[in-house]
Amino acid sequence: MSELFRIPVRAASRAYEVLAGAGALEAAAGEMRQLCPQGRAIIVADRDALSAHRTRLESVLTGVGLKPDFILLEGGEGVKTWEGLRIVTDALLDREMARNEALIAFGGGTVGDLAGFAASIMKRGCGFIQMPTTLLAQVDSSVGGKTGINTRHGKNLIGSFHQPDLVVADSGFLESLPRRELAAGYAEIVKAGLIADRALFERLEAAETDPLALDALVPVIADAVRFKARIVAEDEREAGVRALLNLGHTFAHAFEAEAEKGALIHGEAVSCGIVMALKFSASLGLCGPDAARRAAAVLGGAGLPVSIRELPGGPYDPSALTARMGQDKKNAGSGITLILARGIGEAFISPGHEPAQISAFLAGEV
Ligand SMILES: NC(=O)c1ccc[n+]([C@@H]2O[C@H](COP(=O)([O-])OP(=O)(O)OC[C@H]3O[C@@H](n4cnc5c(N)ncnc54)[C@H](O)[C@@H]3O)[C@@H](O)[C@H]2O)c1
Ligand SMILES: O=C(O)C(=O)C[C@@H](O)[C@H](O)[C@H](O)COP(=O)(O)O
Ligand SMILES: [Zn+2]
Repeated sequence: MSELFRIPVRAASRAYEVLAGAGALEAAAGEMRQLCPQGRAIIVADRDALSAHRTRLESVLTGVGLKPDFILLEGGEGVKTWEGLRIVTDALLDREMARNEALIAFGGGTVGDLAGFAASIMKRGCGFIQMPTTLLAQVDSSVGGKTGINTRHGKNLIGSFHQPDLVVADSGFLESLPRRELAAGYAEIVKAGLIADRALFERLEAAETDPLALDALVPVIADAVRFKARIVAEDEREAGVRALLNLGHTFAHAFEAEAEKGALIHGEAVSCGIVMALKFSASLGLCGPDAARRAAAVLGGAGLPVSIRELPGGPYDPSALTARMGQDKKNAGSGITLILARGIGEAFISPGHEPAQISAFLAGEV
């Protein structure tokens, strides 16, 4: 499969393109040159992703007259910290980076979220190019401009909205990605279908071959990006409909904050969180038990955890999880805001849930 997709993202603050598929890197090189007018490409790079793709990346950049200058980081949640932010911003200031230069993030969602946050505050905002190297980053985190870090209070609680100028989602980067990480990205694709794209979900459900095979994934990546682009164009700063992209995340971020350090990855937390949101919806009579069962079959089919008992990083305590959910950014006024569903492809925003009711529900799941 050698298709290349160009997907426009028309966010209110900035319009840009996502180049997705085979050869996206080569196709984007000319535009990258324009976004880096000083002839250097300052790249915050995930060490593992770079070691797998350095030769090709350097050759394409130097081919258009850009001199690569790498700031190397270990990928993973450990980098999305105040210390990670200090390291990146210091490195940019050491290089006397100018505001008209674009910072390039080469890595997964952790490196992209951190580098994007650094770009948003560097001299009050410099350019930014996302070059996502994980499936999760290609279908979700590189698009839409959410950036940020974690603190001891929880996931993504400090951050900004800062749209990239360009997203280069080359499917060749995924060839070196471990299967566990491919599955994690698949969770965010399934999420898109469950929120409001029933046809996408049913296509995933009907697939008879390995859902994580790269050839089959490329058009699905494009579908997921188009879906997210539509929502971001409608509501860039999450005043309303964008909150739907948080399906499963109120639970997921609580799992991540409570997990044993380094044991749980975001997509796995999202997979289990989605099933929890659908089961909770069913417990309130909003939908039948079938939605959670079907979602669990598709997610579990990709090797993802679909229950708290099988979630890495436990055991999880229902009251501690509920307290974490009380810190969620979607909450306004009293109670906890959840994204619930009336069925497959019918998610909606549901505010004001009693912590005691959520805790009792979780107690039945641990
Ligand atoms: N900003 C958003 O809209 C948004 C959306 C979804 C998720 N996120 C955030 O994204 C993060 C998760 O991102 P992720 O799943 O990409 O994880 P990640 O960045 O931790 O990358 C996963 C692992 O894969 C390695 N890796 C990356 N690319 C590789 C490659 N091509 N080959 C081999 N190894 C490679 C990394 O070193 C890391 O160990 C979470 O922090 C989550 O909160 C943000
Ligand atoms: O882009 C969005 O909006 C999302 O909610 C996408 C999520 O998959 C992603 O994990 C995001 O970082 C969560 O946002 P947050 O605002 O809950 O931190
Ligand atoms: Zn997510």
